[in-house]
Amino acid sequence: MTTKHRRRPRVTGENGEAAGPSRGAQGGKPSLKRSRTSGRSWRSPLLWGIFAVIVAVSGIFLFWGYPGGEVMEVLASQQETLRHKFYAVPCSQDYGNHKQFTGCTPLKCGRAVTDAVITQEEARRMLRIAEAGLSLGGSDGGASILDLHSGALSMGRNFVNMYRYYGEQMKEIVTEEDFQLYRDVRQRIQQEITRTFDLDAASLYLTKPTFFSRMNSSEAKTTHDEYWHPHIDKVTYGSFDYTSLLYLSDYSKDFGGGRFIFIDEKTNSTVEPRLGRLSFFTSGSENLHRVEKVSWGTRYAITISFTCNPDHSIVDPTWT
Ligand SMILES: O=C(O)CCC(=O)C(=O)O
Ligand SMILES: [Fe+2]
Repeated sequence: MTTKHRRRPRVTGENGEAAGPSRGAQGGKPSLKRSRTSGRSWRSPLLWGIFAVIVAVSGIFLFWGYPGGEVMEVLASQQETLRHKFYAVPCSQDYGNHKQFTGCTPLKCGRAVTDAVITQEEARRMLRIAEAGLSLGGSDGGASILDLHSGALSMGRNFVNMYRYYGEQMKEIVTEEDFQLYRDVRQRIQQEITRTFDLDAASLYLTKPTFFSRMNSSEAKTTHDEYWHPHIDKVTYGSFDYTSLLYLSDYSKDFGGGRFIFIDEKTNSTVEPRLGRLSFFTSGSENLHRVEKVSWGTRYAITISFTCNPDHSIVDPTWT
């Protein structure tokens, strides 16, 4: 609490003038009448009750944050290094509307965040791939993607196939070692998901799209730039059962805004991006989420997702 709150309340008179010992109309002796009244209100239990409620509510908002009118809990702060944080949520009915795969279709749902699966050095190398690839194109608006599998690269208001557009030149931008790194990272993420959700390792497959993303505060030019809408990955991408996000830059150092937000009934919870931070979750409506608008700087991440349906599986990208 600041000293401001401790200051004696200023009681004002009917016309808004500060109340204090008032003087008679003729400038005679000061009358104590008004000051006695203010003394009584100062000691009033009702006023103290209201004051206590205001202080308590401000405390709650200070603790949870109060951006944009939402009550926020921090699931993973940028400053902390997390080994493995898991937050269970009841599974939605969504999985029942799809074909079931034993050993894979989520029976246990939730969200996990860990800084211990991908090293900072690996994340830095992944960031270099993203920066180099995206430097060849980029959206006119605030969100650009680069998909190593399909070759999709944001370009102005559209996408191009960078492998076709740049041909052999691409081999200087994305090397075989980069693809090797991507495979290692993807494998380790997949193992972590398998372990966390008790899955049969052979029944979980990589699926599309997987993409690097670059977000900034530029004004959106097309709907592809509007990355901030609440959504359910299983609905948006169809094949996803488990979504993973690997962050390649740091919240509040490299960019402002841009926090990942799980939207729940009563409170929302945020994951603050951090270089090398892995966040993964079941992709159904139990994990409705959005990304805050980036207010300054540039935010990089990669989305790598998995499916239980072998018909939707894809293989790792490679030059060979
Ligand atoms: O970049 C993020 O934090 C999340 C992006 C996202 O929600 C998505 O790609 O579906
Ligand atoms: Fe998403």
